[in-house]
Amino acid sequence: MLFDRVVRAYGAGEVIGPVSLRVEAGECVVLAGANGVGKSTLLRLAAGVDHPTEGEIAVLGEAPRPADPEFRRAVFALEDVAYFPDLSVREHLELVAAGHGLGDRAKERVTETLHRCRLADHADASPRTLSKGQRQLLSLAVMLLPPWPRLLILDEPENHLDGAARHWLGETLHALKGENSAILLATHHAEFVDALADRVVTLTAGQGAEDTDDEEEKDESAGEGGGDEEKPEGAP
Ligand SMILES: Nc1ncnc2c1ncn2[C@@H]1O[C@H](COP(=O)(O)OP(=O)(O)OP(=O)(O)O)[C@@H](O)[C@H]1O
Repeated sequence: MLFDRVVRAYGAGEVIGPVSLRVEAGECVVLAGANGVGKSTLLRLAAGVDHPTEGEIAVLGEAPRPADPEFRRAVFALEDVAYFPDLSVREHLELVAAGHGLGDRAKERVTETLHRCRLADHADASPRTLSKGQRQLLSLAVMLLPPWPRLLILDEPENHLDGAARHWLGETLHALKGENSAILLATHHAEFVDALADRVVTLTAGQGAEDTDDEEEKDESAGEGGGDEEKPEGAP
């Protein structure tokens, strides 16, 4: 995944960027910075649900295509699940699994995912009756349904999770990285940064950020940086 001098401007002169960064297969890049600096905005741009004012974004070699089922199978963007009042937790996941084309394997995959996400005891409940943490686990469960998410776009996935669930999530993301998934992550959870980040791109209000590609340096600064980046081979 590649951001090339991406800018998102809102009315009244509010500008996020320019930001250049890349995330290759098997890498985790963390977006850091104060509240309101633009992390969620950049993640929405990566997912293709918002569009840059300037610059280019390539995900799996092309501009993000959130309406394309193949793109959605390969790119998981964490968002709240839209709840249908008459469907259970299990049925919601079965619907997503069907959408991913899992066919006959959907039921088995959902059962396995419910166990992995600690939701097995709530499989027949309505999502509306879940706690905030359990609802966050349901949103995260969607990430584990496709056989191989090649890119994960995660905005504060630790929200509402207790210590045990955060630990599970950290291990799960580590395992996905090990399977060559790329991760673009905004988090305020220092343990995730320590355990997962290959690089940290820190955004600063009124300045851009450049991912300087120094793999040993976790805390990369904003607003400075070298020249243009080359498109890496095999980058999601
Ligand atoms: N649709 C929009 N219209 C106008 N301004 C917006 C819009 N979306 C975001 N912004 C503004 O862009 C800025 C960046 O917001 P964003 O949510 O990306 O920050 P963030 O770094 O994710 O913050 P936090 O850490 O609090 O989640 C904010 O000032 C916000 O008000």
